[in-house]
Amino acid sequence: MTSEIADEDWSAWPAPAKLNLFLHITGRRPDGLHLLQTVFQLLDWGDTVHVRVRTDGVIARVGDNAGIIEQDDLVVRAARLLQAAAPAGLGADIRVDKRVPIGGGLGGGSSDAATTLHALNRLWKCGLDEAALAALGLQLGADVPVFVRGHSAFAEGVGELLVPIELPRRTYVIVDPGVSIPTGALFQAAELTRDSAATTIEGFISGAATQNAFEPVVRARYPAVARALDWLGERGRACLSGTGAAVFVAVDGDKATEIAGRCPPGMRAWVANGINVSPLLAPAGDQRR
Ligand SMILES: C[C@](O)(CO)[C@H](O)COP(=O)(O)OP(=O)(O)OC[C@H]1O[C@@H](n2ccc(N)nc2=O)[C@H](O)[C@@H]1O
Ligand SMILES: Nc1ncnc2c1ncn2[C@@H]1O[C@H](COP(=O)(O)OP(=O)(O)OP(=O)(O)O)[C@@H](O)[C@H]1O
Repeated sequence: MTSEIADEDWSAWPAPAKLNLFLHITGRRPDGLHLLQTVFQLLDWGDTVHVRVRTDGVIARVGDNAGIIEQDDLVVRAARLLQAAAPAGLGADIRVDKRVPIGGGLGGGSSDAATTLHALNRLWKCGLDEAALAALGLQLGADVPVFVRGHSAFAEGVGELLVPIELPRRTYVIVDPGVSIPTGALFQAAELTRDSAATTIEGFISGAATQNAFEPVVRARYPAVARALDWLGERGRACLSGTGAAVFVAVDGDKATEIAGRCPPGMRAWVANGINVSPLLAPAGDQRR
């Protein structure tokens, strides 16, 4: 007899990654944060967050998570934030199966945080609605609310003003050039275009908005990303996601695996499908280990 909590006490919750199908910066808020317009495309690929409830009030991460210090881990910070709304004495063990590269512009950490908020809101029976969870998420990062809302979306503000959008089902090849890009430093780049004219959802749908404002900056500063864009650019219209480093291209489904398989040394490639609704929004009880 050991004091281990039984395996079945764990539940597993999906944390999908995202792509930014375009990204314009239209201005800055008085607090320095940038106003942007983007389309978030959720993917059927991402991390998995495993959670089990504790009754001693402790929040602990189990295992390593890609070298991230436990106190800084967005899953731990999300749990601590939500704990104020939980019945006294409840805590959690949290374990992350990390697949999404860190600093990849694919929103991995943000999605882990959103998933933790949803999972513990349910397991702790906090009773917060989606809007309250999204507001908590925004305290953790600009990309968290879209994952809390769980729908591909046209976004404005710092990424928190979201209009759900139905995107055509596409298959993407995503390439990690093997470098990690710090989001904050990229937003500070002097050469960043910060005065793009505002577009609309219709503008995006008609093909008028396709650029990522960070792409020229990242291309010039990170040769590995430039190489990935050039390689993928021979297969279709290659784009940077977020502040990078990951780049992607939409391709015919049957070609995707072959393209990913020919990814140059030093880079990693994945195939993922765009989805409109996050698997996180599956009905209660559908979360499986
Ligand atoms: C580039 C995107 O990934 C697009 O989806 C997001 O805008 C970035 O979102 P994120 O990774 O959640 O970034 P955060 O953790 O919120 O912000 C990191 C840092 O980037 C800068 N930042 C972020 C978002 C924003 N709209 N303006 C900014 O200037 C701030 O210096 C901030 O301290
Ligand atoms: N669970 C987590 N997963 C990934 N990164 C985390 C996590 N917790 C904290 N972080 C920190 O967040 C930063 C980057 O997070 P993330 O990988 O989500 O960024 P990103 O890929 O650039 O995505 P985004 O598009 O949201 O900017 C790193 O500094 C990392 O140490």
